[in-house]
Amino acid sequence: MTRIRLGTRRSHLATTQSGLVADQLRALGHEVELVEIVTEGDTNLAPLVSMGGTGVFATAIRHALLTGRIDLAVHSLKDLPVLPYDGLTIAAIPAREDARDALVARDGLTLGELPEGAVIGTGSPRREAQLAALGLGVQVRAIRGNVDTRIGLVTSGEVDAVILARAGLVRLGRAAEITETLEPVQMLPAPGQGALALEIRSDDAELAVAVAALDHADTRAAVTAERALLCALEAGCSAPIGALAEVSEELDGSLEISLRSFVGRTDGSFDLRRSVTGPVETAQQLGEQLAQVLLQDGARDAMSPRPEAPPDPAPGGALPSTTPVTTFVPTSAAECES
Ligand SMILES: NCc1[nH]cc(CCC(=O)O)c1CC(=O)O
Repeated sequence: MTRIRLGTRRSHLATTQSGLVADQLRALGHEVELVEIVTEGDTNLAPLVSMGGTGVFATAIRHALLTGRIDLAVHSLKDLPVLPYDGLTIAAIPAREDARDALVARDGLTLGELPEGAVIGTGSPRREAQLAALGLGVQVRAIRGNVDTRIGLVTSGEVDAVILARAGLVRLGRAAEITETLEPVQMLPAPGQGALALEIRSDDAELAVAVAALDHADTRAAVTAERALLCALEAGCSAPIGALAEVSEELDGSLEISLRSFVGRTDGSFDLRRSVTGPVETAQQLGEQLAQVLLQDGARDAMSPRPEAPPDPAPGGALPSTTPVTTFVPTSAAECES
């Protein structure tokens, strides 16, 4: 039996996810105490991309881990920067919840039933770019806030629909409000979506053993491939990148992993889908390999902002000679939010 102080953000989703893990650890005979930690991402409602950091949800929790205020953190893996954090270890990745995105629309509508010009609320460039690629003629409105707030915008009629991670809705017991679960051929989820990461201090050997019981090998392999892709693209979590890896058993009993990906522009002017398949043991390499394919086929350009419209040349004047600097928010994968 280990005594565990589990740190959690105070949002409904975070406390629910932490509570689920706490219950699983208690069922294994451990004593778990929940400790609430306030993070910048919870108190600041500015768009995440503007919050200078990113990783905003994880940083305060990680600080509490390192200083010994808590022993364990439960993160949504898709919100966790891809680079390792000095002194901390992801000790377990439990079995993934449904990774797909879900539509919550007025009047029970599906994506294809929304009329042209319908307004869909999302703050995710990944969702916006894939909606644009589908060519439905819908509009995107930038929104933020917790699940309650977002669904509330549909209820109040401010938007026609919102797109959320199905996993979050399922964990919160709100799956009944989903009007359509989006198939990955239409909408690839964020790398790591639906998976949790259990993080501890690297020198906490006793807790490493205790939480290892919750690790799920197939999920770990899948998110390894997805995050290797994200890392190799050197994209921030605010980049319009979707990825989903799935493990399946071959006829000869061996495990295979298939990784699908999307990169596109939010204005719909460019979109790219590529996929790769290989043995589960090569998850990391498959992610890196697929990133190279994407980059070769134009992903670099898609991840940089469009050049601003050049000013009208003065009559008889020279064409503008400057090329705008191209950086899509964070190119350091260490500082990402998805
Ligand atoms: N970015 C916020 C966030 N982080 C994790 C989830 C959902 C749960 C999960 O993906 O495991 C959500 C909400 C959403 O995207 O709808």
